[in-house]
Amino acid sequence: MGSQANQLKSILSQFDTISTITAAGKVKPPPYIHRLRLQSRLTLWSFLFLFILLLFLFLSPPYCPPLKTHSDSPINSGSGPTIFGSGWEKRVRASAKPGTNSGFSVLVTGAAGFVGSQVSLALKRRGDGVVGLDNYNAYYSVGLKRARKGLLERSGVFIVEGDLNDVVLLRKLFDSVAFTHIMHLAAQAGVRYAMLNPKSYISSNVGGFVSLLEVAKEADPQPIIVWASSSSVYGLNSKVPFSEKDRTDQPASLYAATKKAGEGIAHVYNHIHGLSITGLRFFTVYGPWGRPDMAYYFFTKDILKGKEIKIFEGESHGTVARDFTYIDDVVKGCLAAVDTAEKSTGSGGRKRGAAQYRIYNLGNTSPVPVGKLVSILEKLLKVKAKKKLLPLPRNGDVPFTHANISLSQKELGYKPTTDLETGLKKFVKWYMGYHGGKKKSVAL
Ligand SMILES: O=C(O)[C@H]1O[C@H](OP(=O)(O)OP(=O)(O)OC[C@H]2O[C@@H](n3ccc(=O)[nH]c3=O)[C@H](O)[C@@H]2O)[C@H](O)[C@@H](O)[C@@H]1O
Repeated sequence: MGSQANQLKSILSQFDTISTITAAGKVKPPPYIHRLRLQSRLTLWSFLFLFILLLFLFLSPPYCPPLKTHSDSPINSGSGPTIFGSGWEKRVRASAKPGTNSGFSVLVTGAAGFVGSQVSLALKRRGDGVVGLDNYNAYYSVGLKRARKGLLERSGVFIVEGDLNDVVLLRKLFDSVAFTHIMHLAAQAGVRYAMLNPKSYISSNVGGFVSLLEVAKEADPQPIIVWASSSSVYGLNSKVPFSEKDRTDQPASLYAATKKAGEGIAHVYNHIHGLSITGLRFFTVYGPWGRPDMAYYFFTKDILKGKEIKIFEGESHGTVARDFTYIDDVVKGCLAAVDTAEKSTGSGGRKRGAAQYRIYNLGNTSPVPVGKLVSILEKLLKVKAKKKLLPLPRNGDVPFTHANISLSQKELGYKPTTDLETGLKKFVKWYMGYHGGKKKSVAL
């Protein structure tokens, strides 16, 4: 046994001088063999851990962001889905309740926007029930949008804070109220901004519109839809004044293209699902509570500040003109569209007969050059503007707009009554009150 142990010892010593043989003849591996074993065990466990981790990653469902919370009351249970509390539903129902027996229940999208807020107030004033929807995006001053919200709330109109693309919220609204109409005025507006943020136009004006129509088509009863298209759909059309029958296949901006797409989408939902749809092509709407991204508004701000303003010119110093339309005239046109619309014919997504599909121009029929707009502002503000004339940039602007309103006059009884000077006077008065005129710093 002893000689065997000695033999083994001498064999092993050829390989590893550190190996030891115990007295009992057992080979005791060197310390580095322990380390090797430990390392291989660790590697094995690491592989196993990595494998389990990868398996978990592959098998777990894709990340879904938590449903948005709808402030203004639904109860949010933390990061999970929104729970619409009974308080929220009560507010929605109370706001939607018409004040008169013959009143409608109207969902106004973009209710904290310029046209949306004024249409909501007008509907409420005459006895319709109104629920607003707005996402308060930061395209322009959220403070102004909140101020408009304040106006609406004081008149008893509740604005739900949420996005058009939030289908859960839209369905919940229709589960809570049998809206007779949707006045769809939410949109990504502005012609020139489309150069900076093209996707926002697709998301609001195409995606958001489709979300709304999807929910509307399923509703029972289906609501009547009245929505804001735009004079910009006439694009590079050179035949004036622009008539609803004129070509609209040459948009000059992505904004115009999304509004034109909206008209096509509206036609599809009318044709397949029986939704009654009226599109209104607004022509450069202006007035009190207006949009700070529009020229008349920021010209006023800049003239008061003594800042230079840029006035665009057409080819060979030609004038650039707009058929500026006063807000109250447009509001009357919107209400007339609501009142003359026929009911939708479908239910539960199924069409039961041909439904009404209409498009109208809501313009002023008297285009005014931008230079003239500036001179009216100079007169009203009693300040000389620092003007810089520039060629019309290639950023989506068209050289002129001019509405033919014979169709809206005939079928809606639409008749604009406010000329640009009268309208701007009202705007400037409001502006001075809201922004504090020259004395306070102008915060937009
Ligand atoms: O009617 C419409 O469909 C469109 O009217 C406006 O678009 P726009 O007419 O371009 O209104 P502004 O941005 O206020 O521009 C008015 C005029 O001032 C001109 N302008 C604008 C900015 C500027 O710095 N200088 C200047 O001369 C424009 O070229 C345009 O002729 C709205 O912004 C759009 O959302 C709306 O859909």
